[in-house]
Amino acid sequence: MRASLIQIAVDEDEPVGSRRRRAAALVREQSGSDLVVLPELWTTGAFAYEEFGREAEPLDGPTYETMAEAARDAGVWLHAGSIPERAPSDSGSAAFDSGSAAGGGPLYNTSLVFSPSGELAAVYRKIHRFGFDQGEAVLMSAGRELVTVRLPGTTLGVATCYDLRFPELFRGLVDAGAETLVVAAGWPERRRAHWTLLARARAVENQAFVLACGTAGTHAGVPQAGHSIVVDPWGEVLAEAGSAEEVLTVDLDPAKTAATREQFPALKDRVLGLAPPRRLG
Ligand SMILES: O=C(O)CCC(=O)C(=O)O
Repeated sequence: MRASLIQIAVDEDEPVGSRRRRAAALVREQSGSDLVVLPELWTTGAFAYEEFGREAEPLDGPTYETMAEAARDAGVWLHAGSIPERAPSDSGSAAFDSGSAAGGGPLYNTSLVFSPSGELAAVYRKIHRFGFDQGEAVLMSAGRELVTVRLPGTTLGVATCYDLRFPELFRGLVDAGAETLVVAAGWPERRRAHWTLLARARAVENQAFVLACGTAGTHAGVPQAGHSIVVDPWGEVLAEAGSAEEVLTVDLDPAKTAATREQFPALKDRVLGLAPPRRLG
């Protein structure tokens, strides 16, 4: 399986429409890959909080249309990264935390996955919002649903940026059948060491490939880490990008996940339902 991670530069001096066209062209250039991945919030930038509301789109807005077409033209599975999604105001289902943002329905940090025929294969709304008491954590609502996508040869588990810090989410994806974990991110340079370490940790503990695609460039004064990375189920780094815009292409054998789990069956040794610590005295 050939995977291409498009580490696109998100700089605020480039208009969103231009970046969207550029991203589509980059996807088309990956014809011959099986899976193409874009990063988190690459239309606005993950830290350009003021742009979230301004550039928010309905699920089937301009990014959806552009990316569906690009996936079809290239004949690839496309994880199109995430968009600031403006959901309909009546979208209070079990899949959503219906906390609302100003100016219409709630905003979500929403990833879209397309099949090679351009059909929408999955929608993932980021569960762990970043920012503590500001930024995304305040402006966006949280998804509530784990998402996996069946591809020929492997099952993807989908996660977004800050999710990488929460191992229980990834274990949930593994329990749902994930063998390849895809993380779309806009990770800042100042915590690059965590990015690399956590990508490897999620691969080792879940005995799964990790394909983590970040952004390059600087927006809202936050230099981005780049360093998109592909890690195999044994924790070996198969490929790592530099800091600038780059397409990271890697050939991987999806059968390695099952082989690693068979040869070193640590996942089978999980002990669930432990009793809480007893209070003495
Ligand atoms: O966890 C981190 O250090 C970065 C997370 C982040 O930037 C995000 O989720 O947008």
